[in-house]
Amino acid sequence: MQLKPLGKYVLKCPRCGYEVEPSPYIMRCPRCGELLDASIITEKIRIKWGELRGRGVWRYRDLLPELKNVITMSEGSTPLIRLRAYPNAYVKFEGANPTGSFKDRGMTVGVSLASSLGVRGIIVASTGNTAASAAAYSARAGIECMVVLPKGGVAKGKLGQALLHGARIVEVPGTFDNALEYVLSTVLESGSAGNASYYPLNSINQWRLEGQKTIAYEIVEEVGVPDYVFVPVGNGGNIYAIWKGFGELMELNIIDKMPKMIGVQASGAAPLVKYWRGLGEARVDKPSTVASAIRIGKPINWYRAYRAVKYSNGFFIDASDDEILMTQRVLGREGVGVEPASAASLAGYMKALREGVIDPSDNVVLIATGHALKDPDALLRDSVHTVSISSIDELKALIMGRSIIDV
Ligand SMILES: Cc1ncc(COP(=O)(O)O)c(C=O)c1O
Ligand SMILES: N[C@@H](CCOP(=O)(O)O)C(=O)O
Repeated sequence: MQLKPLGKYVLKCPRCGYEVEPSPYIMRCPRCGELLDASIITEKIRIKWGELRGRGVWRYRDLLPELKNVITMSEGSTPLIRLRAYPNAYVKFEGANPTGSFKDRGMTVGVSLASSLGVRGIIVASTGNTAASAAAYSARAGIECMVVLPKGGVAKGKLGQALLHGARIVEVPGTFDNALEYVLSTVLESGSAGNASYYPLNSINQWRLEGQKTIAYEIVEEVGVPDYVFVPVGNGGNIYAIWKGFGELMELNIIDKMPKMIGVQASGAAPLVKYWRGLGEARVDKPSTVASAIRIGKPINWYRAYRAVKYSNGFFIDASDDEILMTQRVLGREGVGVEPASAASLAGYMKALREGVIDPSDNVVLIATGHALKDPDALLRDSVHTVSISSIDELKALIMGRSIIDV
């Protein structure tokens, strides 16, 4: 593949400043090993913000790689829902994507690139959503997909999706961190995926993240720049991608301020909160939380996520499993069904309000990353209150508010 499809980019190392020609295969800085930024060259961008056409991720094609084969299922253009309980808070409901999570925004770009490269297939490690999305998009592209999962660590809905879409499923002992190590050690040599027949599409891949940055573009088009954006953080790719999206609109003079990026982690899997508080490296050895999607102890994008939060003047905050499950119900009672990891953004927002770190008058967007149906076990954790009846009269009595014992 010629470099033209990536011609509007330069790969830049955020650590040592080294610059590399854009390539689908190079992900780490050849000099210091840091993950590279795919920086757009502003002078090469011709975008008329007020005249965008189409919907979803590819509405912003002027700010994305120009690929030969575009594998799309109309991902993106997700609803922004104002909360009754918190009128200055909007939920960006990523559960409305084709496979039920924000990963589809990344996979449409990543799998389009893989398909344009003509590779045999793609490979990902996953806590479930990346696997579901990779499986679906590779099925559409007609290429193979291998997913490497932590055995017993993936919610049923996501596992079912990977199966449904025909992925080869490999389970490994340990956590997601171990699964990612298997994948990266197999397909990345010195930060390059040059010889791999399975193209790696975890968030280490900067081209996949280009799709995810469109969350920022959609927010700006719909409500302008909020004061804060709350994002659940696991491997750290998404908060970085969203921050990058806002940053590009600043560079292009489309917006004139940045939102503060707030990273929310589950208390039992909070390496970035730990690092933010100056309590050591951004890693924990035994991540543990009910929110399996963010049960990650060694976020590969930790430096990307850290930069997003630090340079936007935001902060990291944690939420306990009880808080996460409680906020999942709060959203549920507003009609918004999210999986536990996604409820972390509201849990973080409520905690920040309680602690007085932010004000109820601030405008916030909470990224709700995945759909409730992904993790049915989490929905059925509490005892299920149902009423069993066996006659129409009993139902009538219930509707009239009478006890069915009186019938
Ligand atoms: C539902 C859900 N929320 C949040 C995250 C965290 O995103 P990231 O790993 O990009 O930080 C993930 C995956 O990691 C996820 O599947
Ligand atoms: N939650 C993620 C885990 C990491 O995937 P990434 O490639 O986005 O870092 C998942 O769904 O697997």
